[in-house]
Amino acid sequence: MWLQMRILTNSATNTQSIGETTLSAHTIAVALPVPLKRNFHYLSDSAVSPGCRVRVPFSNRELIGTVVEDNSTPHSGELKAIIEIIDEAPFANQRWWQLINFTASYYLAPIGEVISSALPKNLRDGRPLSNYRADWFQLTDVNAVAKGVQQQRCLDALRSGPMEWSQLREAKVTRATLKRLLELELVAEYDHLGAETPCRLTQSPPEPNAEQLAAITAITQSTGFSSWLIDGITGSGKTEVYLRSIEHCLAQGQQALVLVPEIALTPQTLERFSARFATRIAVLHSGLARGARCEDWVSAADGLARIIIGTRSAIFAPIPKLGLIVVDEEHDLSYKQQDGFHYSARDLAIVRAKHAQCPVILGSATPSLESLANAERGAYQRLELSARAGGASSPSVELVDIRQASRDTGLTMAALDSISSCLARGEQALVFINRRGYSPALMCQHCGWIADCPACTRHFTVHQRHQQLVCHHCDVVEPVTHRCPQCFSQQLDRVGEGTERIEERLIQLFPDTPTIRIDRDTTRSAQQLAENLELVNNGQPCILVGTQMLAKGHHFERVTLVVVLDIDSGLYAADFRAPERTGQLLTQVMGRAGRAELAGQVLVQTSLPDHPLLQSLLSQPYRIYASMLLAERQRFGQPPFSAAALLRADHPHQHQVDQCLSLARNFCANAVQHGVLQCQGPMPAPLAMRNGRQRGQLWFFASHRNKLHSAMQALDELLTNSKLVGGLRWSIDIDPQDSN
Ligand SMILES: Nc1ncnc2c1ncn2[C@@H]1O[C@H](COP(=O)(O)OP(=O)(O)OP(=O)(O)O)[C@@H](O)[C@H]1O
Ligand SMILES: [Zn+2]
Repeated sequence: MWLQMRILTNSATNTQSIGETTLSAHTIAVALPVPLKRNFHYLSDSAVSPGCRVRVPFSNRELIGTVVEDNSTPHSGELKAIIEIIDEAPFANQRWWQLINFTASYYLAPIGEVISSALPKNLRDGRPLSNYRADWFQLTDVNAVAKGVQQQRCLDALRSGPMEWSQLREAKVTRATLKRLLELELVAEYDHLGAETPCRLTQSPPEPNAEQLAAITAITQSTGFSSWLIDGITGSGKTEVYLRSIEHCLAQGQQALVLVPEIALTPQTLERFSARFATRIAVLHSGLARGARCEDWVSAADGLARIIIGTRSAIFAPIPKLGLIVVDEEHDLSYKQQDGFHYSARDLAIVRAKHAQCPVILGSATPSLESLANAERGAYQRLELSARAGGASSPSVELVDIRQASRDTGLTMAALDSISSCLARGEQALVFINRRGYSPALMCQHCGWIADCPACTRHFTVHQRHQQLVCHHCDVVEPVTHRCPQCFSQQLDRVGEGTERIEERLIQLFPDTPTIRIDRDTTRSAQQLAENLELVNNGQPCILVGTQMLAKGHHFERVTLVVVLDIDSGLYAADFRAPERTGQLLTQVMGRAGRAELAGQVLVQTSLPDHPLLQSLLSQPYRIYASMLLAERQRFGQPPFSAAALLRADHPHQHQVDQCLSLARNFCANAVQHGVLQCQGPMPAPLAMRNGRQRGQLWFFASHRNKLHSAMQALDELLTNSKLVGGLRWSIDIDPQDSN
């Protein structure tokens, strides 16, 4: 049988494209970005190295895939020919494949999807890597003399070594001059791949204190794989330890990967790193323009970028000369991917370092219980930084009982007085409230009706500026109603406070001082965030209002007062991880106060001043608080003292969800009976309905990770092959971090 195939005009391979002919000698296995856990087979005229992208026909469209194997045994049936080979050579090495394969198998994900999340959009779309490689130039003859000042300027610039076009432009060379010199053959293109990018120190670093020095020495003297947990209080100078370790890594001619939890932290990190090192630094996160992100990704893959700073998905960047991985704020939830396949970039950092036989540093002032347990059992080596660096002292902390205090828009008089005096001293204050929007509910004074999202089991949040009711769970937006739909009263109250309302009130109370709000609504663009941070960093008195975005890693020298408005919800939460999260958040936000010479003060407003968790958190270092939580987890056999997985399912109808979860539960019944697995559920998710879909879940625990993993693999296969009702979505989350 002959298949009708597209005739190609610009195929790099000259594929004859006539279906399953015997002319094509190679059967290649290709990973495609589809949710199927298998490879797809195609024919190719010429050999294609594994690791090259190809364009292939797939049902009635074209997809970009990555070759996994050449001359593999065909799957079954008749094979179609590939359309185009995109890469001449693989874009990544064997170790990268090791990481991708590990990820796919550990997180039960299709390999094509893992590769997809590793590639930036334009490369996923099949654009050639060469589009994102800069042109480099060099002298053909070091003694060459040119005509005219312009040409001479170019030759002089190149005397120190090959340069990229952008560097030449900075040296005031024009395109026309360069073109002329290329014609004269005084300058030639330079093949920069495989060449060393120079790297030099541009700043004399501060003298490390004794603890920093001990950490730096331990890390830089280690050989091969080693994993380090830097448990250093806020402001203790963890970054200095990273910088010195990176310096050592660069001196060996290697590349360093630095993960940060939030896009918002990349500018600060980039600034500190580029102040220290004159070398090529790649930045990888989703807030960048597509082209720029590809350029940086390719420069990492080519080994040219010596430092790679990025958020979660940067863990998948090809880095051929990887010599060090740093995971800053390792406890942060954002390292765990919540949609698609649920990988943890922090955990993969350990795996990747093992493959690369290099050190990995996890750093935090509030390490996760997982990492603390790993340090305790000797899997990680713990390094402690117990004092603030550079002479700063820890802030004083005071609880303000809101049950007895009168409040103005959620702010007690004690808080307002402290803000006034802070500003009067010419310093900056930070007000933390982990809730964006104006108020978390719109309620009728008469009948008690509350505006709820029609698609979720949650209240709408009022956003005053845009006069909108917004659901923070499904992003449904409705205009603010002015009349109760139940009793027609026009007396609707905005109940409670969010960042927008606090901002509004602070502007009224302190009209002469800028109030800067930092939350997801005010920082949609990186530009806007940068401008806001710039305002803070110029040191003028100001009030910062923000969510947890502000609590993470920022170093604001002139913030001396931190006011915490709503920590209580975290103390009430039922999730077994809530005490850990609350402790981390509070410790981190308090840690923004008094980080330089000026002393810091923290006010925590609460209606639960005697709550044992709060008491224990504030009366002793986080480390001791954490060891108390660890003891409790151990007592109940919860992670990290057991391995966990979470099956989630959702569908518009509850009984379909129940059916899927019961199927899973029954499937595991045997393992449960034999004590290999523990099962909890089926139960509704904490957010039981989202976007009109009922959500249920089933928890699995096991004392052995391997046993849990094989059970989940089998379950995954079962569900994949079961004829589940159309529209049912399910996923298995290995090592879940979020119970929602
Ligand atoms: N040895 C040192 N001598 C003087 N100053 C130092 C030293 N080490 C670090 N610093 C300074 O101390 C400040 C705090 O350091 P850094 O931001 O690295 O803290 P951190 O441990 O990362 O804190 P956090 O966990 O709160 O983000 C910075 O301004 C840094 O330049
Ligand atoms: Zn909703």
